[in-house]
Amino acid sequence: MSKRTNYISWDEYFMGVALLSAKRSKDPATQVGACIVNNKNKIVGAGYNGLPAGCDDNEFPWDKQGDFLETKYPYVCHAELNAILNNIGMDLHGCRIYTALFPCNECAKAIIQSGITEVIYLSDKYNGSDTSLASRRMLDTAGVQYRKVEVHISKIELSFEEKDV
Ligand SMILES: Nc1ccn([C@H]2C[C@H](O)[C@@H](COP(=O)(O)O)O2)c(=O)n1
Ligand SMILES: [Zn+2]
Repeated sequence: MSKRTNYISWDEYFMGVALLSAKRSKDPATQVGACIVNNKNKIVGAGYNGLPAGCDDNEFPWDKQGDFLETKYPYVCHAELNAILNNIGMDLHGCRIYTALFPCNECAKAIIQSGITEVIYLSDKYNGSDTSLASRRMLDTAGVQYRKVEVHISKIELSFEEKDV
């Protein structure tokens, strides 16, 4: 028997882990996941956008509009920052981060300071916004590479049916 040929690529695998992580998000509007990988292709951190530990998901607002303090924005910890903070205790220098959404300026700072040297993103839907421009400016200056993920598939279906294993 010859080996399978339709296995997923590293990029598809790690972006898949980022997208699966996003499924844990409680944000009703936008679910973002991130996955950090070292130079041996080992996953060393993952995260998704959510409230800081101890802040009750049911007590804090999830609105996008209105009085700033009554929106989610001052409270939500972004997926990239959570992935960095959730790392398994490694030095992240030379690692890459897969993220469903291009990092904002605040996450760009954390990415740079952590030593991550490459960002691989899926969506860049806020391209041109101030946060995205500031993020790019810092990443460019600090020499952090970024690129859109390269995928050859549009979807992965997961089955939790025992018969499918
Ligand atoms: N790179 C990013 C960008 C955003 N997020 C989080 C922050 C919010 O929970 C949500 C964005 O809100 P919306 O697009 O609905 O205004 O996504 C992140 O984790 N990483
Ligand atoms: Zn961010």
